[in-house]
Amino acid sequence: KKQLKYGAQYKGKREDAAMQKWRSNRFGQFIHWGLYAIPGGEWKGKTYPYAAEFLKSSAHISNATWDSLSYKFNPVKFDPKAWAKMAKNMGVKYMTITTKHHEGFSLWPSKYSEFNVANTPYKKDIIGALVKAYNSEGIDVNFYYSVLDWHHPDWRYDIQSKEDSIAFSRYLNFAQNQLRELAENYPTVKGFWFDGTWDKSIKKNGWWTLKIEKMLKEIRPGVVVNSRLRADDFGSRHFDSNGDMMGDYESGYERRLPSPTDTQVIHRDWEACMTIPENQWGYHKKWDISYTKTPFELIEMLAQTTSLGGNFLLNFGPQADGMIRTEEQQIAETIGNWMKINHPAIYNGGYAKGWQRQDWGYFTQNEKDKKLYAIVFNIPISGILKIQTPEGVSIGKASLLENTNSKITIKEIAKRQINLYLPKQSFPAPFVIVLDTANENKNNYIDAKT
Ligand SMILES: COc1ccc([C@@H]2N[C@@H](C)[C@@H](O)[C@H]2O)cc1
Repeated sequence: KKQLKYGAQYKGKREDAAMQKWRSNRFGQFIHWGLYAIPGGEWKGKTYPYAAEFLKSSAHISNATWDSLSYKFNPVKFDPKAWAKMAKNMGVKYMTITTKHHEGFSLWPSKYSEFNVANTPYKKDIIGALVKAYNSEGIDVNFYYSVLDWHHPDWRYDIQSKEDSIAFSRYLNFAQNQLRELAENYPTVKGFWFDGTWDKSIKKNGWWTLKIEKMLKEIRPGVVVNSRLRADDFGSRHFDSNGDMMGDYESGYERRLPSPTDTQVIHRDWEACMTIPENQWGYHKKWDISYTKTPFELIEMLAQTTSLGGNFLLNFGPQADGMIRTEEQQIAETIGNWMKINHPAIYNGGYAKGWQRQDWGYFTQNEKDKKLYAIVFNIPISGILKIQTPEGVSIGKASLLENTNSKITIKEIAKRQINLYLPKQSFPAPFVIVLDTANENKNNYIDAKT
């Protein structure tokens, strides 16, 4: 074990109320909005297939040219209440908004940089409007903040000279000031989601990442900080040089999930963030420039994440005019219709210890109602769902969540082996079975002697 000054500050999961709320939320909306929504992946008549929020680099656009987009930023159709309503209907319990992405443009009237929304034709405080609208829908708001900043003259990718270290310490102070400003000016903020912390300059300044975590938690007790902010004394990120996770939850699952049987993730809090297109976080004019995930695929990711005790953060990339594109609206509505019926399997849901993952779907254990839920995506040809029960536990009753007086026949076929016989009906969408478990007292099976 190395002696670390800037490593993990505690071990195990936070169990305070703020973290329990963060964990119970389970389903969140990511929003990537910035100047990049204006060109939307196209530049001088050419379409770039890469992530739209990276257009500046993929099209080799100069800072001066890119920054002048701020004079065109005027989302006249922006209606934060409509966004919040859509999010509420989709069933998210939290939202994470890009306050500043790699381009360095701040969506709030920051005192520390002119490059912000106040100096655009739009003028108004977008962050403030979104916090107000989402909070009034009962949705928690977290702030995404990119430490990497293409605009700021003092940003450095590495520290290779005295000049670099002098400039970069100015940059770190700038970023600290902006983060303090965000934590102080928006007191209901529930979390900070850091990105852009993979470069050597940050790895060589792990001390700053701990200082930021401590500052935010001092200003906003309970605030939740992702592991991606943190680098330790030796530049180890997310997990310190002793293998202990830094920050409050692991945020390395980006556009990927742990395998359904990768149960080591259950020992810590974690969140997966996901795009609907293959790799667009910001708005791209061509929706189908890549594969776009169907609602059922996204619902299955939400179920899989919940079954492994993680949060699922689904991304939306609003248009430059402030509208959410219709493809995203439709997906939000379909997911919302599913959540209206099946949310008990998700909210307060988590890993169902001892319940073997089956290929027909996922188990989640609701820590509030203590019920066990089976979320079914693949119905076997037999119509029989096989279940392996934990030692000493049996299933008393099973019914469809959407129709609790639909009895599902249960048969114990061997030691800890249960068959669930699905009702003869069509299942046009993924569905949930509520399982009432009971302690098994009898044991009428013998193990073979071999
Ligand atoms: C391949 O390198 C990157 C770097 C940054 C990202 C950013 N992280 C996501 C959460 C988005 O903000 C994306 O722009 C993605 C890929």
